[in-house]
Amino acid sequence: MTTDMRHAVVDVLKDADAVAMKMAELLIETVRNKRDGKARIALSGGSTPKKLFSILARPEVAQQIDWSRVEIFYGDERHVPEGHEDSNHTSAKTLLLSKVAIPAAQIHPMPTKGTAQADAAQYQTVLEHAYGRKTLEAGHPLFDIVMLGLGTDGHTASLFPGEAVLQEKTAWVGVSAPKTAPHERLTLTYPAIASSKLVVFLVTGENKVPMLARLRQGDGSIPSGRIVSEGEILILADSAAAGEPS
Ligand SMILES: O=C1O[C@H](COP(=O)(O)O)[C@@H](O)[C@H](O)[C@H]1O
Repeated sequence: MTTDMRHAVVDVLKDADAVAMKMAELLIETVRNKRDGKARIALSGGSTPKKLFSILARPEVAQQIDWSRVEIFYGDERHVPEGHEDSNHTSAKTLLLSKVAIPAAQIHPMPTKGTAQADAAQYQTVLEHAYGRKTLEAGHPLFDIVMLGLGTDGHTASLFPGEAVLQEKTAWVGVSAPKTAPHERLTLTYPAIASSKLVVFLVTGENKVPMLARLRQGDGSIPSGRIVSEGEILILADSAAAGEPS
């Protein structure tokens, strides 16, 4: 089974807090139900997941997850040093990962110390090690959950309009250099995202109305509209982004 955006399940919730809470519940359930090995979770970057990170760090929520059974990866990263205000890993670490009992060896930030191309290749090696194979195999998803956001230009992860990485069919990690956003980026590619049990888009705020409408139609002219998963795709949107009354 492969799911494309036209077959995504859409859940419209009251507000951004409700979206973050629902995502927290999904993560709790995923780790709890994971039978073999650790749950491999790819976090999204940007501003939207910050509420989720803060919710997961609350002691009463954090204790519902056995963090020793979680491996954290990233869907994308700004190619900036750790500690930079635009670093996705720094944001996740500050708000969440430094506050929960996850072993450091199970946190896999995208490297940003070499050239972007070399760092992308290095992250592929990290993923191959976690996956235990060098080739993606249907029925054996790389990720339990890939979290994604939605840019106002239709990008997701760092799959930006017009970038060569959109054509990548083999590598799991690529590079983009968007003209419309700061910093070179590392990003999971379409094939890596597709190797997932569940892809979840978190979309909040009324500035996302036009792109969310196109995403829901599976508009292939925007990068996010071309996401597929060998599992399921869920869009968690707030009423503002869905253009509905709250
Ligand atoms: O999937 C993603 O989407 C965002 C858009 O982010 P937001 O700041 O509007 O929440 C993107 O830039 C981010 O890095 C990515 O993981």
